[in-house]
Amino acid sequence: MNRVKIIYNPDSGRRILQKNVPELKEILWEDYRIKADIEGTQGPLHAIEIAQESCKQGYTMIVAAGGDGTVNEVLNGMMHSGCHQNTSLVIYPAGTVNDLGNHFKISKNVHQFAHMIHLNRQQKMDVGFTGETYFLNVAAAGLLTDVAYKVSSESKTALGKFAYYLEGIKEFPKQIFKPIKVELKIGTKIEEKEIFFFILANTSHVGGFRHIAPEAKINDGLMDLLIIESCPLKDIASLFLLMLQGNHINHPYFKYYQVNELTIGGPSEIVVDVDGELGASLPMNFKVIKEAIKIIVPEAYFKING
Ligand SMILES: Nc1ncnc2c1ncn2[C@@H]1O[C@H](COP(=O)(O)OP(=O)(O)OP(=O)(O)O)[C@@H](O)[C@H]1O
Repeated sequence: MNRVKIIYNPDSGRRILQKNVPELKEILWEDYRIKADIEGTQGPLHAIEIAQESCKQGYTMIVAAGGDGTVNEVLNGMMHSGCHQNTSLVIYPAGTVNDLGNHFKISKNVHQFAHMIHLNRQQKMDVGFTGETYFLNVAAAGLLTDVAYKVSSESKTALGKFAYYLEGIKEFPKQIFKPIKVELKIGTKIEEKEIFFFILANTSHVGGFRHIAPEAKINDGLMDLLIIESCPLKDIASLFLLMLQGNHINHPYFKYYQVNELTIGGPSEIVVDVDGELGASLPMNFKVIKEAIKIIVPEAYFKING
């Protein structure tokens, strides 16, 4: 018998969770006789604590309801407490940019979501690890991630994803003249490069773009590293467009690698975004832990990939 814990961020996205979460609990019980307990977060990092506690209490599924930041905190609570072997992670996408929810095509409709929990289709997924932090989808730094943080939380809520792009276009002229000098260590190979950004991705969906890492597979033990090298200002807009369409990886200014471990050295003022939240600064080392967590996925995704 599954016991479900729903951890939700009442502040995330358009605040729909305050209505949806109690409804979800009721549907789970009324339609499937699945008992769920609810706990809202009180601030940053609280979801880590709740997830750790929920692991100790023996819940078989933990629902992370919020944006990718909340999913990351729940993941960290589960990984640090070691319960990821027995407990599945369920993502209820309710943030501004729900890359993971979009990747798995998880429904926000509470009835469909409850049905997904009931079906209990489990998909193993690789987990990234850097310093003391685990991540599920992405670690990135440079132009694109700067863009995300310049969007105030208010405009994120009002404009959703489009605020990211709008802000991005405004930022291009200033940012463009600041390539970052990095040293990449992949296996035994060391390369020095001047880059505008790097993205280390577990799925193809990053920052609202659907095809950033088109070759990424969630359970191959690898993450896909995309780099845009320093290039002339006039080329940036067309590169951005190629990336939106997913036609970028063979372009000469892009470099694309698949790695199971990566070290990036560079200026210490470069802060790396991990699953959409600010993480540590360079230098950083990343490792991939193959199939470290079980995600509950929709039937349609499971049929194709499971
Ligand atoms: N009760 C709370 N009040 C304010 N902030 C919170 C609360 N609970 C969690 N947070 C923090 O809010 C941040 C963003 O959360 P989350 O990712 O869920 O939503 P979002 O920003 O709307 O979505 P996205 O990350 O997709 O843009 C996280 O860093 C999280 O720690």
